[in-house]
Amino acid sequence: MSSGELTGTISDTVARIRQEVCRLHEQLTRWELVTWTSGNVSARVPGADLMVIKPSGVSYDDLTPESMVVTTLHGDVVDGNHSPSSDTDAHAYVYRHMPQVNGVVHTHSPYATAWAARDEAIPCVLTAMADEFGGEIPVGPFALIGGDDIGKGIVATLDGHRSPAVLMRNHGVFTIGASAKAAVKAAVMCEDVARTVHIARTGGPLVPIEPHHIDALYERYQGVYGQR
Ligand SMILES: O=C(CO)[C@@H](O)[C@H](O)COP(=O)(O)O
Repeated sequence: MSSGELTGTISDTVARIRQEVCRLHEQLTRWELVTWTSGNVSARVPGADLMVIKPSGVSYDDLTPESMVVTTLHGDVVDGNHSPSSDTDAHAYVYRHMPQVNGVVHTHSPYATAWAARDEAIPCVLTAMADEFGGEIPVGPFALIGGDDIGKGIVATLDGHRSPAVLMRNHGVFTIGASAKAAVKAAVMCEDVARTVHIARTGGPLVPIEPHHIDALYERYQGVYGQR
């Protein structure tokens, strides 16, 4: 498939996902998760082996639905006038290997990235962490940018883990979700708990939550909390 060949239902779906992905980038700046152009959101296109991702190195203020890039799940551009994010291969690898994932986010949010720089998982010492992450937020391996290595590290770390966030060592945060919005939420929550746990540790030892309490909190938040 080449640029401009998206037709019919897929074309309408892609137009909707372009808008969604573009708008979700506003949340990265709103919550101060990114500096300059250093983060990205993507979403899987339902019903097709495609994804929509941010263009590389374009200011968040200048992003438009039209500037989003449509690629295959191997990172090949099929629609768009810009080069896709440098993390395209990482996002694509996640979509290929985690069929339940429909959204991926990358940030360099400062407190969470500081934990990644120390190669240190964030321990589960807050009810908000148990709620959203179901335990610690793990660290993934160091990987160079471009190619499949970041994606392999994300999948190897998060597969079978309840956390939708991984701190990629010496790099930053990658989150996954059943939707792109859910992945953005996980990125927001990840930075929030990274900051609080960091501050807590400067005042004294951290107090872990017992595993059975983590389970109870996670089940309540994931199954009961909010509007059903
Ligand atoms: O982590 C990095 C670079 O260190 C990348 O994730 C970029 O900061 C984001 O780049 P684009 O999405 O604009 O290509």
